[in-house]
Amino acid sequence: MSWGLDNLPYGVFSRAGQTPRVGVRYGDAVLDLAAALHDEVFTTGSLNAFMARGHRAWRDTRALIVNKLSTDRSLVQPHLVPLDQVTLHLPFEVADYVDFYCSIEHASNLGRMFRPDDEPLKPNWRHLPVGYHGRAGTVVVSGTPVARPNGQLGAGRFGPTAKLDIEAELGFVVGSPDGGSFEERVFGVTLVNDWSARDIQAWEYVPLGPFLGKSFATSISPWVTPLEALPRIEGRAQEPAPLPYLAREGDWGLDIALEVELNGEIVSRPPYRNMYWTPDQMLAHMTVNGATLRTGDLFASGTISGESPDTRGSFIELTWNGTEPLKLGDGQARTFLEDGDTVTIRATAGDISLGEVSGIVTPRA
Ligand SMILES: O=C(O)/C=C/C(=O)CC(=O)CC(=O)O
Ligand SMILES: [Ca+2]
Ligand SMILES: [Mg+2]
Repeated sequence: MSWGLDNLPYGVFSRAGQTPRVGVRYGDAVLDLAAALHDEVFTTGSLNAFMARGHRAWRDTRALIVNKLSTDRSLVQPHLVPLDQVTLHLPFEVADYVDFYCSIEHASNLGRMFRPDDEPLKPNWRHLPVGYHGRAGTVVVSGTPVARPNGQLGAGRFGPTAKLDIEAELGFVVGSPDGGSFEERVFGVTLVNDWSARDIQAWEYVPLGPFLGKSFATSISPWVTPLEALPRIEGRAQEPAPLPYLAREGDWGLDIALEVELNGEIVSRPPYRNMYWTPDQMLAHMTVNGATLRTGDLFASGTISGESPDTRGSFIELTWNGTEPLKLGDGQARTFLEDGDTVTIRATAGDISLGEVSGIVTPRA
């Protein structure tokens, strides 16, 4: 069962006329944690206060919830609210937002398109997980419409982007700044769509990196899946061996299968297992200079692309910068996104569903 006792992702929900509070998804319902566990921390409308308690509290609370759902079922039954009676909200207050670039396939594809006269991978790529700081304040929950951004499209050219794109990613949520290990600091995983305006990006990014081409919106799923729920696999081989601070204790990756749907049709199936840099390495890298963490920091993996064309996690790759339009089932073709398009990214890890992140493109008002 995708939403059973081995999953139990956290989110923030409200019933009509009530203020948002924290819950856990179980089946087609949300368990109202403030009511079921008699704990004020779940009445705050964000996961941050609970996450700040630290990893022992996360583990104990999860065990308590499993226990209540499996043994005290009649006691918690009144606190299971059917999903169709709730609105789901942004699950946590995003502190800082960092976006990495950990897929070697994605980085190579983008290099070929943006820098055709260079080697596809820059010399630093195999030595560190390349990343940038994005805009935390424009991270929105799944279902929020995304307005087509305006911007500079080249010298003297201004207007709505003609190359609106998605990036299918996983996001890691920092629960507690304390502790040394990944498991002590990272609370869970969410799905990310890092919307990108490729014409704005290509013109502005030299030499400081992504700016307005990505800062207008980043969508995340309403559920944060606890790290504990996700099965691990061995990380991908790395050549050359990374520096000691990036050497991986118990080297691990995640076997998560994503799918990208455009207007109801699956257009890609990106595999997270292919990612080159691991979540552990992203966290080690972003703190190696002494930068501190805060509860609610979100760091994303970067676009997830596999080797074959039908596993690429962005339309710029799927259509090779618009030169090879995708043919859709309804006879239409698509390069970049059009107004009215809906993109939904879903993911599963074996039987565990990570839910979906969805958004419709609206015209710039
Ligand atoms: O190669 C580039 O210049 C740009 C790459 C991206 O747009 C990717 C980015 O935001 C990071 C990622 O999602 O992998
Ligand atoms: Ca990105
Ligand atoms: Mg973005």
